[in-house]
Amino acid sequence: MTPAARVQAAIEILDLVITAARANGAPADRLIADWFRSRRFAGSKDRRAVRELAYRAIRACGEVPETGRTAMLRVAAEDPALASLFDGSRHAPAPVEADEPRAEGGVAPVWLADRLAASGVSQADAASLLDRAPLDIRVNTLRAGRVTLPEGAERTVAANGWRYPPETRIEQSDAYAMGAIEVQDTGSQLTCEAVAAKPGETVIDLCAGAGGKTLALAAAMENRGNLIACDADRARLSRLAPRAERAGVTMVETVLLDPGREVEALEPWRGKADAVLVDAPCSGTGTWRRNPEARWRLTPGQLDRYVAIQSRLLDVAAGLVRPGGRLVFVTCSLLDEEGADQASGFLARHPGWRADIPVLAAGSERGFGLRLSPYHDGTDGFFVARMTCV
Ligand SMILES: C[S@@+](CC[C@H](N)C(=O)[O-])C[C@H]1O[C@@H](n2cnc3c(N)ncnc32)[C@H](O)[C@@H]1O
Repeated sequence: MTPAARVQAAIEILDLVITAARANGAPADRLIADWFRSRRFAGSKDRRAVRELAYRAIRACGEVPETGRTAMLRVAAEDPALASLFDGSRHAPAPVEADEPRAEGGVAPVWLADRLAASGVSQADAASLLDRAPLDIRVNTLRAGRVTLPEGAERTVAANGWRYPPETRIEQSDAYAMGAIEVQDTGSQLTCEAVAAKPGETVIDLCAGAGGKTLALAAAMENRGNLIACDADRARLSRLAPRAERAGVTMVETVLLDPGREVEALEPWRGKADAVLVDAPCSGTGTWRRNPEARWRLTPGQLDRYVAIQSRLLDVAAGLVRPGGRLVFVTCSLLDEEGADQASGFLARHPGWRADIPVLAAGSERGFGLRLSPYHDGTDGFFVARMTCV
């Protein structure tokens, strides 16, 4: 493909991403993969370049752009070499008209940028949410010692964390194939450390998804004790078993939950857990480095629904913790609605609990918890609070 044809391809892909963002359709990564599946003429360099261009445009536009072309013109406005490729030649984008509209720049849609600012997120902090994320891994201590790590890693502040450059193909390494490493952001690893799960304990991962954090908890527990992984999404939870097998985790029991009826399903563990992790569904503002188009999808109404489910799940979790046990609340968001306000709301609703702010190797105190961010900590954005049942 010529450079100009790559730009036109990125514009076509952006049109699909924009439509999907408006209709809650497929994520950008999947749309890009599908687009290339039906265009076998594109080589690996073409794919990489087109993907890069599409993501540059997604990151550059705060509001949802009208079209892929307006989004690409926003990038071209700052890049004369790119602008010169709008020349109307074969497979190239049409020449730019004198008063042709360009998409708005900015970090996020205005309402969302305002909410971030109200949560004490500086402009630099917010902008770094759109940086390219490095590739972080966690050494799986259940399998460690069997293989050496691929070259190029640097230690992170997480107990078993290492960092590689973003383009590293870690999945092709022996260490990955043998389950000795897991891809997991440093911030995510630190939130698991906040649980302080120990061998022999009973720990519930209430929103386990496909088990990213469950596997870290199992390693901390040295595969001994009771680890119950729950989720309301059958497909996600079903991805946990093969991952656990690869990681040598044999201690996990899974429980599929029916939203609104979690308490009944978890009756056997009422008041029995040493620790409950609530890695709650959230807006994901802290993960825009990985899926920047997510900021085009979020609406105030969706955010309200996340906030409501978070506080409901916190109340469900409280009933599972034994006296003296701990409840760890995590969201991958920098918004106070999904962080500090949830922790203070929980403590106000449950007078028998006290905050026990975790001491981690990164993060800054925010209300009754800690906030991690790409700008300050080089991690995805997270909020983590730990509460103890007294
Ligand atoms: C942030 S994700 C969890 C990610 C996971 N812990 C990990 O580390 O990979 C939130 C999860 O909450 C789940 N969820 C939504 N509603 C739920 C409910 N009522 N009970 C339990 N899980 C729920 C979602 O299906 C989703 O998997």
